[in-house]
Amino acid sequence: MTEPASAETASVRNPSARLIDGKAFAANLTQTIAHEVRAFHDRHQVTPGLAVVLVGNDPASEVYVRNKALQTHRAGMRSFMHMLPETTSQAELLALIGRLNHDPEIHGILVQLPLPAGLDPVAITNAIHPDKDVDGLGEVNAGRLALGQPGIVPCTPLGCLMLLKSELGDLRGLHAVIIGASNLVGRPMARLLLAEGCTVTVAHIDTRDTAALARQGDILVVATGCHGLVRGDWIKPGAAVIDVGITRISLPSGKTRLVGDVAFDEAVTRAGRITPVPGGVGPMTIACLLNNTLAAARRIVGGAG
Ligand SMILES: Nc1nc2c(c(=O)[nH]1)N[C@@H](CN(C=O)c1ccc(C(=O)N[C@@H](CCC(=O)O)C(=O)O)cc1)CN2
Repeated sequence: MTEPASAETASVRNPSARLIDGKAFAANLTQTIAHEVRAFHDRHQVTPGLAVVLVGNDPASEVYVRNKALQTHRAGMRSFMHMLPETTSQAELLALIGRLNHDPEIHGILVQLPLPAGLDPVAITNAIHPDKDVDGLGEVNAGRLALGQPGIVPCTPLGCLMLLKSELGDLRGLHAVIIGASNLVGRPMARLLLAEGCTVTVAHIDTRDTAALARQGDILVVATGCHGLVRGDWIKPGAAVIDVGITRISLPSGKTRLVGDVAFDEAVTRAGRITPVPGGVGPMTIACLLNNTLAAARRIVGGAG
């Protein structure tokens, strides 16, 4: 008699994982935020304002900040763009942040990363007032997250968590493996998943046998910036895979393509669910920025609505 297939062997045979549609999720979230922005304005006669600061001419950053401004307008909020030359000094940037901190029309401030060499990202993110730090990267908000206290949560890990909860529901007891320990994604992601009751393993540049650790993850979050790093056989059959990496590669045809940190064609035959690149985590980053800006405006204006 043939043994019934276990959940594991069944999912190994599963030819294709379910795609996690971050683009659609983000569009819905943005629509909800737009509705709440109108209600907030009706109640307080205040429109939430977001200031985005870009220093230099990094082409990818230019695309991201343009999209941030576009989505901010779509959500009914005010967008204030500050495009500064590569030669901007630390003192000039700190002076701008000081003015934005005191500007009552601005409820959220972010400085696009990476910054040009010579500017200290830690000093600069810490100069943003914690109530307006909608990226959640300053030491006050990072400390609150580390201590499990309420605060502003970084946009990309917040977006990943929203996707995971909508796909899997209760995360309690699941083993989450995070590859990458950056302050932007890996570390805050670990703290968020710990708060959800996951057992969390963080692999980083010095980790030995990252593949063996990855294979233990019911949830695998990959944020390394190293495209194609995670191969199909790194993935536990049936796992939920969240690919945060976005790299533009050149093809032999001369065209370019965006790819993630996970070898998608291999992973899709092993994972239970997976985010695509593009259209997965990226759009969630911007939707969560709008979410954080509205939340900041609510706190600053002092009302609940
Ligand atoms: N201050 C910050 N700097 C950076 C952050 C951040 O959260 N705060 N994250 C990344 C870049 N980023 C937002 O700033 C970002 C990256 C990607 C996307 C996105 O929507 N990607 C699309 C593809 C877009 C394209 O065509 O290039 C997708 O994945 O579908 C949005 C925001 C580093 N810096």
